Amino acid sequence: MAKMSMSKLGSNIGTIMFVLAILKNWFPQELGDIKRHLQRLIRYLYPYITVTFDEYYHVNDFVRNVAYTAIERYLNAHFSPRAKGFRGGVIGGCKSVFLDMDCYEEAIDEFEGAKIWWSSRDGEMPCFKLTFHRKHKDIITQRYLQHVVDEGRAISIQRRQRRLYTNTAKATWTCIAFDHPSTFDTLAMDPKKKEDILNDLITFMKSEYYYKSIGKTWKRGYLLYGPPGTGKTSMIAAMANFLKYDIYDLELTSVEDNTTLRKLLTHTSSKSIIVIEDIDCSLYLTGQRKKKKDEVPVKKVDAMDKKKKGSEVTLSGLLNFIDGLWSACGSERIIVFTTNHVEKLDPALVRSGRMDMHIEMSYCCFETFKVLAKNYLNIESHELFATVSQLLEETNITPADVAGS
Ligand SMILES: Nc1ncnc2c1ncn2[C@@H]1O[C@H](COP(=O)(O)OP(=O)(O)OP(=O)(O)O)[C@@H](O)[C@H]1O
Repeated sequence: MAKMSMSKLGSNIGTIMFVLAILKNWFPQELGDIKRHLQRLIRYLYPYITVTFDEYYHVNDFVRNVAYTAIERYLNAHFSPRAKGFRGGVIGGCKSVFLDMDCYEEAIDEFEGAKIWWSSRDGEMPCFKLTFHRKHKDIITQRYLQHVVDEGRAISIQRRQRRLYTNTAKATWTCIAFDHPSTFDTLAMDPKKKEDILNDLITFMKSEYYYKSIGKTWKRGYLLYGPPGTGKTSMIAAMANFLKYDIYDLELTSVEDNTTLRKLLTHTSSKSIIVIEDIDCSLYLTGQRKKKKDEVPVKKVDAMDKKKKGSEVTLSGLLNFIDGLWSACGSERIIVFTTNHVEKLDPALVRSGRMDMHIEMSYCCFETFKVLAKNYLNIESHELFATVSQLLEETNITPADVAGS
């Protein structure tokens, strides 16, 4: 009904304008005034408001309007079933294909009892146009638009190609597409432990308000320890895949000093996992934190690196990196340390509050073998698991040994 009355009103206005244009030839002066008054009256009587979202902020601008992208995602998610033309794309290193509506004929949305008309314009300056009755102005401007942008952004995050970053000698990050196949389903470990970790991650993701309310930066630390080949790296990849976060793989031994470390930290994004693997090999382990003046710098332990100048990063610099003032320059971040020798780590580094959850990755047992057998052999025989797990308990076989054989 409203759509019909809108188009009727539009055609009436068109007719009036046409008649006015003809009469203007006969009475140019007088009609000019009448036209102005009429336009004012029409503006006053026209009950609809239109808002336009251009694809780019300005003509010749390369910065895409973030609201435009969010609206595009929102409309696709809600109205694509009725569309006839699609544009295709891939997410996550060619794993899944998505289809976007190619062109929107028109979409009608409803929100808190308000009707909203969406239309789009293609061409040189593509845009989305939104029309609504002026009596719903508050609903639309104060809540609906925010709802559209939030939902659109959430969809963008789901689709985003995630990245794996590493630090360069020039104290910057370089990245490639992150496409590790490990998930919590393929990860072989004690099911109860796995469930605890998953619940912890879910709670973390939902805790923005909690962290704010207690005055803490929204971040969490995990220490993964255990013998080589027990799945520490696989666990990090599974976490990133589950949370849909980027990974910053920090090679601490190539960080020059504390200032560089701080700079690297400020250049990481939110929704990311910062990883320092084999932390015991990166740090010169004192067992105790030294006083500032005789702090021991991080040393490169690799014989090849001995000739080079060692990193000047100190333990205190690393502690500040984790939870000093500068660590508050981002949010929703996870820090993961891995080590094969947990006993060698400085207690200050792994105390709760810094490393909130300590996770032991261990040798194969019945439960881990079950997952590995399913992953690699597609076998689900209980008798076989029982026999093999008995053998496994007498030896120290890692999941990597099983995977490799
Ligand atoms: N718990 C596990 N679940 C599934 N696969 C595993 C597990 N542990 C190891 N693997 C397999 O072994 C390979 C090596 O494991 P991974 O690199 O995750 O171990 P790690 O503990 O990080 O080893 P390191 O301490 O030597 O870095 C993985 O690519 C995977 O195929």
